[in-house]
Amino acid sequence: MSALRMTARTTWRPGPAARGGLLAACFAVAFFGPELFSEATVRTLMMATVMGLVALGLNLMMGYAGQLALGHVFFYGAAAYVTGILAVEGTSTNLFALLAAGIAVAVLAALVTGIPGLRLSRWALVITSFFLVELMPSLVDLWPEKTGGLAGLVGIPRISLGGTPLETADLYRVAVVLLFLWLLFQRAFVYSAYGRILAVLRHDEVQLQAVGVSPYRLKLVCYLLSAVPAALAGVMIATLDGLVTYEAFGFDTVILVLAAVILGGQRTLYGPLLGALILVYAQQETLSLQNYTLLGYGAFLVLAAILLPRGLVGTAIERLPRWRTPYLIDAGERGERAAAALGPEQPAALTVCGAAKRFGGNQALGGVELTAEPGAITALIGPNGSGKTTMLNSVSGFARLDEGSVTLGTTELAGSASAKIARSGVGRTFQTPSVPAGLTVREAVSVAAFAGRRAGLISTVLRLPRWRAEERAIAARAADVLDELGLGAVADEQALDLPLGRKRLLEIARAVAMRPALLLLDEPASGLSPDETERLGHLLRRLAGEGTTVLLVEHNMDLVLGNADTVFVLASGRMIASGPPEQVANDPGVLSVYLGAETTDEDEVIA
Ligand SMILES: Nc1ncnc2c1ncn2[C@@H]1O[C@H](COP(=O)(O)OP(=O)(O)OP(=O)(O)O)[C@@H](O)[C@H]1O
Repeated sequence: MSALRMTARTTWRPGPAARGGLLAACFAVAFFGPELFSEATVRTLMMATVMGLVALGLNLMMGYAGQLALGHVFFYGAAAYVTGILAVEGTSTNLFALLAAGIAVAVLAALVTGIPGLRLSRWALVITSFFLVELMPSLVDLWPEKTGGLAGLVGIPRISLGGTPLETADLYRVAVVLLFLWLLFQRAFVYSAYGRILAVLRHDEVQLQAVGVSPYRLKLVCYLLSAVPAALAGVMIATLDGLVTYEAFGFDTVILVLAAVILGGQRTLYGPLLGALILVYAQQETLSLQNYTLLGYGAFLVLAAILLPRGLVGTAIERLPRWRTPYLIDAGERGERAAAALGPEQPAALTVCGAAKRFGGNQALGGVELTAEPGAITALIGPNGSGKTTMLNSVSGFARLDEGSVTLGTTELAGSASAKIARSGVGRTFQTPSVPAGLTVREAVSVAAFAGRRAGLISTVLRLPRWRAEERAIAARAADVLDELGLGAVADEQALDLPLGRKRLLEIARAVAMRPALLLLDEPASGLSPDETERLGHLLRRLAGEGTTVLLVEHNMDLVLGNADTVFVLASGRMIASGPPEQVANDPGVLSVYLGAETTDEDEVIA
């Protein structure tokens, strides 16, 4: 009996019902706040709700997308001013109309600042968003007849619902409902294919492009979405006291929101809310020390960052890993699920003509010709520095050719962006494997399917059947590739914890899970055990059998000579030989240039 209880205790993991129940309980307590708490407490809760919404927006951008942006307080202010102006001028006090107007203005401001800010550099967004906050008083002062100028906009009537102006308690309840609706949206968003791909964005933009996703577009989508909760907060705050002043949207608020995210825990769903609650409560309790507010928030920010780098909620989740929400639907046991197809939907040949690439005075590629056929493994070998990686980079768009063309089937690839090339059916691995933090092996492989998914944002957050079917298909494909490479047993371990050789296998699995028409592998066997190398050879043969065009750059001659159908040999950027493995292995030019200058004994060289 006690053994049974022990098992139950050690394996219990909170399912969706337990998580949902906890969230519903928190919602109920917050919603019935006016019945449960004093008026002053409800006001504190209202302010925490509003600041929590802004902090949730900041966390989506800073925590989940990994981009520091300070503009959310401006979006919050812009929505508040628009709400105030529309209400004062009598255009509308209707809740839904004001929410629509507030969101539209905030998203427009995010679009106008996000496009240049995200296009330029990492710091450009910080600067443009910082500039926005700085701009607020000047903007307000430009139209004093509408905004009330620096004195503030006063006499704003209450928001109405069904024609009835909302009492303070009801306004608070509406804010709580909006907060929970946003939380449900954000939870569905971050625990989905979007969350997995954001982990890659935070980690390495090159990897993101390699799976066909444009970092710029992904960041812009996040920035626009992150403006929405800030706008909800702005609409709610505008009519609470019937007053809007630019001072409420200055640097004190920026620091408060930033501190709330850091203290509560970046990249946690509920952390920013907890941080906002603590800081707003502390602020209300120390009103007499108002002059020191900024100093206080700053101190909180520094202390939290040093003592609790993962924040309160982040630290708690670290200690209770079973509460970590999984990203992926289970694919089922191997015996139960149908074998996933790994080959491409449309096989295509690779043709490289006259490829030339120069780095300063160094001619890395000098007019190279190469073809790789579907259903075959083509190897590209050559001594160090002969131009093999440059060739793979040129095909996959990570390097731009000076001259020449690269076609896959009938599609010209040269000159296109790497993410677009990946979407055209080119999967690749890199010499140095790089795996994102925070994802399991299975999840890290499944990011391969992001660019090709058909379920959009709405299907994803509403968990519609189309999304469910796609997630199952992704999970099945990931599981199949992992089994092929002998990683099935570690599928649920953290990808970052794998040893180097297995990280390389993971990267191969991810590229294969894209079902690319052309698979480019850059020294995939380096660091693998003989057993793992054999499995890799087996997988490559299976892929070729299913119609994939495999281009393999490799120094491991067992893998090359044992599996390749055709071998191309590069030396100093020029193709010096090509043909079946046994012909290339006996080519005297290859033996002297590549395989070992003075010896011509083939057996010795191959050994
Ligand atoms: N980004 C770059 N900037 C300058 N030179 C480069 C760059 N990338 C490659 N090169 C040079 O181009 C030549 C070809 O390099 P490349 O990495 O393609 O060779 P490789 O055959 O892949 O070598 P290895 O087997 O060591 O990986 C080398 O002389 C290298 O120094």
